[in-house]
Amino acid sequence: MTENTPSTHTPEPRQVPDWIPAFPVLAPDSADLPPHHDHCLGCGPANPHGHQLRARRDAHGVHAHHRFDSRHVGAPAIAHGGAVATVLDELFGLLLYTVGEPAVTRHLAIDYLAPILLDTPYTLRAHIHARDGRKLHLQATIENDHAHVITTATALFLTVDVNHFLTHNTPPHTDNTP
Ligand SMILES: CCCCCCCC/C=C\CCCCCCCC(=O)SCCNC(=O)CCNC(=O)[C@H](O)C(C)(C)COP(=O)(O)OP(=O)(O)OC[C@H]1O[C@@H](n2cnc3c(N)ncnc32)[C@H](O)[C@@H]1OP(=O)(O)O
Repeated sequence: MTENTPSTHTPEPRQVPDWIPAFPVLAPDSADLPPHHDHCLGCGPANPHGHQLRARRDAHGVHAHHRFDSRHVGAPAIAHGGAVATVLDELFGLLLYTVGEPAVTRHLAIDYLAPILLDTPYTLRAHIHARDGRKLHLQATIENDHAHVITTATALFLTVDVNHFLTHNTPPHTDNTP
């Protein structure tokens, strides 16, 4: 087949991963929410590079108790802002257990009000501020052990069909011409 011959290869349909249909809407008094899947960067117990975040539902949304460690260092003794963003994104991902539909991050905004120290306990909370069709407007905070809010975050998650996870979507406005 020459470079210009159109490909007639039809890719094998990918199977729906077990972890997608397995997501239930969990009761507010549930124990730790299950990880999205074992290797998830934010919550997977089998990912040695991950944050292994554990969260629970509560009356408002979800909360978690979490410590960053030396793997997440930015400035000495301070958590890297990207690591903090990962954990907040993950907390929002776990908040989806209150929604019952798959959704993904479209927009994430964070105010780092004070440094987050390594090996220090923090409480993270997230809730759904509003829903408008597919748009989930989410809010989160990180508090230190004096109940001072030191990080705030907002996110827009958009609900997606399961096919989102089965196809590699091309961005709608990508122009690859040189
Ligand atoms: C029973 C099930 C229960 C729960 C299930 C849980 C499932 C768990 C899922 C996953 C677990 C994995 C672990 C989670 C980890 C944490 C989450 C992540 O890190 S996710 C990865 C990072 N995110 C991406 O990779 C997305 C990449 N982006 C996309 O694929 C697309 O952009 C997508 C699908 C998000 C949206 O594309 P479009 O084409 O469908 O949507 P358009 O038309 O562009 O926008 C829809 C509406 O939103 C508005 N919109 C878009 N951006 C906006 C913005 N910044 N502000 C306000 N509105 C905005 C638009 O104006 C439009 O509004 P109008 O419908 O016209 O009213």
